[in-house]
Amino acid sequence: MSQKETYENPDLKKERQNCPFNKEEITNLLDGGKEKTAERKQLENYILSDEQLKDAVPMEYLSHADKYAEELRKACLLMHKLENSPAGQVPTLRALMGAGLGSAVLKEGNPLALHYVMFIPALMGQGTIDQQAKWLAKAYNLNIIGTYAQTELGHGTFLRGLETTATYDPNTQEFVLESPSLTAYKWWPGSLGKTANYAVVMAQLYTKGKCEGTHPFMVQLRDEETHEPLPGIVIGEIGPKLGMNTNDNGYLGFEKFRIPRDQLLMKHSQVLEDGTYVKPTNSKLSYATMVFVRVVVCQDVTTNLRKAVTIATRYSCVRRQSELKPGDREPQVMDYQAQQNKLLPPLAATFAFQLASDHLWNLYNTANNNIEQGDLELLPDLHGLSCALKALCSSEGANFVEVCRQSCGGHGYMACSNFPRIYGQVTAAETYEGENTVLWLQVARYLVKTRKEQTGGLSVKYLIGEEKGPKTVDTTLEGIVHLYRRTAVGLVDVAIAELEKSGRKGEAPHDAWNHAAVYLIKAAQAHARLFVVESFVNSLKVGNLSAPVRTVLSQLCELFIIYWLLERSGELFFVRQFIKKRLVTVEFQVRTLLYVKLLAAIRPQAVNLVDSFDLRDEILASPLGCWDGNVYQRLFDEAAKSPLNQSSVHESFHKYLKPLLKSNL
Ligand SMILES: CCCCCCCCCC/C=C\CCCC(=O)SCCNC(=O)CCNC(=O)[C@H](O)C(C)(C)COP(=O)(O)OP(=O)(O)OC[C@H]1O[C@@H](n2cnc3c(N)ncnc32)[C@H](O)[C@@H]1OP(=O)(O)O
Ligand SMILES: Cc1cc2nc3c(=O)[nH]c(=O)nc-3n(C[C@H](O)[C@H](O)[C@H](O)COP(=O)(O)OP(=O)(O)OC[C@H]3O[C@@H](n4cnc5c(N)ncnc54)[C@H](O)[C@@H]3O)c2cc1C
Repeated sequence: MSQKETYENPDLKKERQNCPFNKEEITNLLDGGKEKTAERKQLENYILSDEQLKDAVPMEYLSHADKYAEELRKACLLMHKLENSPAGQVPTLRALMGAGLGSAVLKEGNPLALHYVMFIPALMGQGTIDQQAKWLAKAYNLNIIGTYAQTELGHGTFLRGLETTATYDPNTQEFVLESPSLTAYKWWPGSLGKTANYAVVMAQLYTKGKCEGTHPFMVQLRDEETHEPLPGIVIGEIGPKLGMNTNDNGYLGFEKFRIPRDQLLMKHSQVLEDGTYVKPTNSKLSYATMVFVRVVVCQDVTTNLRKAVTIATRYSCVRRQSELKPGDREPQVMDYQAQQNKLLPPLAATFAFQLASDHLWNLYNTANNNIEQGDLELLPDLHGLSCALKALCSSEGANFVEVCRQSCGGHGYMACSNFPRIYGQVTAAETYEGENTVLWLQVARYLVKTRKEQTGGLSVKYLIGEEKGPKTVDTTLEGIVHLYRRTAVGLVDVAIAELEKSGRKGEAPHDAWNHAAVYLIKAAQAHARLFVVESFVNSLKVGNLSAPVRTVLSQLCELFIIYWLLERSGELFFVRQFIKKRLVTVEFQVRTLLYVKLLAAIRPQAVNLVDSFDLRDEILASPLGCWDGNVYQRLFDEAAKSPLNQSSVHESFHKYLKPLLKSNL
């Protein structure tokens, strides 16, 4: 392990004895190879050994402004360290922006995250070669710091409804940016409040008196020297949020603010000097930055879930409570089947989500390369799958993190448990980069279209042609995946039938769509789940795994796909043929039995499995989840840091409580 402590909780020690598989093999698998593991460890040592990056006091005790200042100090220090990073700049940046190593230093969000996660990708994806030459080096060298300003006070989802205008003036060859109302103010962009001095701004482009839709513009917001907002720019921070409080989300208004013509990012569409508009090959290419973030968010949410599961699993093996067998010692709470039922599905989910996210990442890279060559064929599949997995991983991830918190009882409710912060991050991902319900409906649109037109990308091939596979109960893993597939197809057909029913009643297509939303969302979710379980099953067929690792991963895979089936059993009832053939009843009886057996089979390996995530204590940042299991001492040490414990009697006693007590005499 990366940390060897002198103390090790005896229960955890026992859990770690006789591990039947090589933990390092799983670590390497998750890192993407032995070399990558070595590189990650070296990077962690480099960053986490720096005393200046450690918190003097827990963040919870700082004011909103002090929290921001402190995190900005550390974020800047991290950027200085980039230059000499043993892992190279790009891998280091990736590690520092996300929920892994970065979160060990910047616990409530990185004030520079948007610069790297959206501003630079937007320049790369939307800027011409010349524009990239002008801005990219400056951005990489941190001569300028940017964000991505799209959402407004009045509109986040419906991008066609954005109100900010950029009107071309051919006389001066400039665009005039304007916020025509309060609801037109940009509202939410991360790093916008105090950190960024530039932004890629999405605005409605007007030229020759015509609106050409939303387009990306490169806009300077603040003076590069003084950091004061430029004349015509109104800017500020939006205030405290449920989580991510040091991402300094901000607002931004434009008062007839002029920028040169060549600050329209013109890779896909152009405005010529005389104001002539040149259309893109596909109007959705300006949405590409969002697609990139949806892809990386799947990976990020999975890392956060791994943290939550590690904390809850280790704690559950240290915590002893109640009585299992009368007269016996209190058991580890992990020995209750009810606790295994809480924690083993999220443990399995971390593998399922990672494998699906890896698939999505590969698709993104292929599609992106093709798009660079002018081939847009993979774009619909990429859009459909990135929406599906972003929505699935974030919504299931947030639910699982909450279950992990609950599984730690009262101590899970402490801020120092780190659950509030982890939950704050994961639930944010349910909303940002496309609100999940809205994304489910985008997925449904793609599924309905594919099923009706009998053409679509790889992820939806199962919707094309006749259904293949067994029609009766088949207890193999393949059999159950087929059940998922039949459910997914069945739910799309149910949704289409619903749309057609409304059509026959004379409803307009948009009304029919609205009235079928419940079915459409169910179909989209079943599709996403099918993709995840197929990825899990298929990944185990290939790959160079040792027999013990394959065994434990197969158990997790089977547990997970049965768990989802039982959880979502209601959806099977929508598919009429399942009920007709009594498939549902038989399936449930067989599966429940197997699920319970799998809980017992995986239970002894739970700690070994989370150990193989190889998450350092600094990354877990929780007294409940530390490697040594010294939970109670660490909780006491955390309590000692409370400002209320710095004196035996707080001054407020004399000010308020004492007079009150006297008045009662
Ligand atoms: C490096 C590792 C680090 C990881 C760190 C991660 C952590 C990062 C921390 C950062 C924190 C926060 C960042 C958050 C940033 C933001 O939130 S930015 C703002 C994001 N906003 C949104 O996502 C808005 C959501 N809305 C939309 O996307 C669209 O408006 C919507 C798709 C809902 C609708 O758009 P319309 O224009 O109205 O389109 P439709 O009419 O519905 O569809 C028309 C056709 O277009 C296709 N389409 C739609 N979108 C895309 C797309 N992106 N790509 C390709 N195609 C698209 C759609 O399928 C329709 O096709 P059809 O006509 O059916 O063929
Ligand atoms: C932490 C955080 C960081 C963010 N960072 C950025 C950033 O850096 N840059 C940026 O530009 N933006 C950012 N955002 C904004 C974010 O992208 C939007 O909040 C998000 O896209 C949702 O849009 P909305 O707020 O308008 O929600 P709304 O669309 O108003 O959603 C409200 C409700 O209406 C429902 N709804 C809306 N439309 C439909 C529909 N067509 N069909 C059915 N139901 C519908 C939704 O499902 C939801 O239940 C951030 C948000 C958060 C929370």
